[in-house]
Amino acid sequence: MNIKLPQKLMLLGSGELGKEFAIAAQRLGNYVIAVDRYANAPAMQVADASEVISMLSADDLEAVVKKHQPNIIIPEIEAIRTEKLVEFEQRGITVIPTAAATNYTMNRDRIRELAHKQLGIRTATYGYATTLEELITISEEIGFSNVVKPVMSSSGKGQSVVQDKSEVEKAWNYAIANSRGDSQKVIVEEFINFEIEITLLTIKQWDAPTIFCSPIGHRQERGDYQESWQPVLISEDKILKSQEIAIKVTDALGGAGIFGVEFFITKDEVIFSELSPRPHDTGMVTLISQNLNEFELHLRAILGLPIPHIEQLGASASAVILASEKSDSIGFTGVADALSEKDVDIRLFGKPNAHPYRRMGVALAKGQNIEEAREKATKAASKITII
Ligand SMILES: Nc1ncnc2c1ncn2[C@@H]1O[C@H](COP(=O)(O)OP(=O)(O)OP(=O)(O)O)[C@@H](O)[C@H]1O
Ligand SMILES: NCC(=O)N[C@@H]1O[C@H](COP(=O)([O-])[O-])[C@@H](O)[C@H]1O
Ligand SMILES: [Mg+2]
Repeated sequence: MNIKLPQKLMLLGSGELGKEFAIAAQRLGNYVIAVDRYANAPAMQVADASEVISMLSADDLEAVVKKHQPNIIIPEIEAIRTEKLVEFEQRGITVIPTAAATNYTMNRDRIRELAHKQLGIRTATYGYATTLEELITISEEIGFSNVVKPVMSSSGKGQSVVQDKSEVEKAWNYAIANSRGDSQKVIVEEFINFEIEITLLTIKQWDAPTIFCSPIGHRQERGDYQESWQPVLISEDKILKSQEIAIKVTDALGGAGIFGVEFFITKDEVIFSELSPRPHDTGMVTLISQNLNEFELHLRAILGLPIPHIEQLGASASAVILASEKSDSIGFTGVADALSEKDVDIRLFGKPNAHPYRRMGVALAKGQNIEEAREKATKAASKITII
C-alpha cells in the first residue's frame, strides 16, 4: 500500500480516545472530521471540522458522509448504526477495521459466538436470557457468583456481579435499564477469579504481519477501568497464548487498525473476554510507556504506514480522574501539584460537562518499578479536583 497524504478521516465518536487519535492524525497533516452526539466533544477541539448528530441514525450518518466525503471512517465508540457502515463500505469508503467487525464487537453475543463457537476459544462459561425467568434458570445452571451484562453496553454499564439467587432480579432490572437501544437480552458469565486481567494491544496491518504491544495490566471498578500499567509480570507462555488467540479473533474480523484484546489470566489459564476494534481506554498508558502510543499505531495501521519497532520504555502506569458530581461548568485545581513530581504527566480531556464517575482526565507516570509507577499515577490523579 502506497497511500497519499493527507487523507480525509471521519471519527465517529469524539471522546478522549478520539482526541489523541486526531492529534496523531493532524501531526501527519491529515484532515479530521470529528463527529459525536454532543457539541465541543474532546476530539472536536482539535479537529478540522465537527458535526453533532445521532450516530444511531442512518439518515444523520448519511448526511455527514455526503457533506464531508471522507476517504476513511474510523468508529471511536460502539453505539453506531453499524448497518449503515456496511453500506458506506460497499460504496468504497474504508471503514476501520471493517464494517462487519464493528457490528460483531458492539454485540457481546455475536463476538462471543464467533470466539467460542466458531473459533473454539476458551471463554468464561456463559448463557443468555431475554426474560427474568430465563435469567433465573440460566444463572442456576452457571452457578454463583456470576456476572450479568446487557449484550449491548460498554464501560460496565448495566453490569453486576450476582452472588446468589436473591440478587438475580435486581441484576436483571439494572441490565435492562442500562442496555443500549431497545435490546432486552443479557449475557450471564461465570465469575472468573483471575490473578490479573490484561489488554493485549494487537495491531493488524494491511500488508504486513500482525504485531503486538507488551501486555497492559488493569484494575476495574463497577466494570470501568481505574488504573492500568505496562509491562505485566506474566509468563512468556501466557503472553504467547494470548497472542495466538488475538491473532485468531482479529484475523476472523479482518481489516486493519489496533484492537484492544481483553483476557483474564488465572493461575493456569488465559481466558478470552472481549475486544475493542479500536484503541482501548486502558491503553492510554501508552501515552507515556511506548515510543509510539496506541493512537499513533492505530493511525499507521490504518494508513498502511510502516511500524518498524515498538519500544516499551519501562515501568509505567495510568490512573483515571473521575468526576464526582453533575456539573456544566468544569474547572480543575491541583494540576500544578500533580505535575510537581518527576516523570508524571496528565491529560485533561476538556469534556464540557460532568456527572458522577465520568472520566474527565488521566494521570500518567513512570517509575523504577510497576508499584512505584502505579503509586505515582494514582497519587497525581488524586491531587486533581474538579470544581
Ligand atoms: N466473567 C467475569 N468474571 C470476572 N470479572 C468480570 C467478568 N466479566 C467482566 N468482569 C469485570 O468487569 C470488567 C468489565 O467487563 P467487560 O469488559 O465485559 O465490560 P465492558 O462494559 O465491555 O467494558 P469496556 O467497554 O470498558 O471494555 C472486566 O474488565 C472485569 O474486570
Ligand atoms: N471503554 C470505552 C471508552 O473508554 N471510550 C471512550 O470514552 C468516550 C466516551 O466517554 P463519555 O461516556 O464520558 O462521553 C468515548 O468517546 C471514547 O473516547
Ligand atoms: Mg471490557
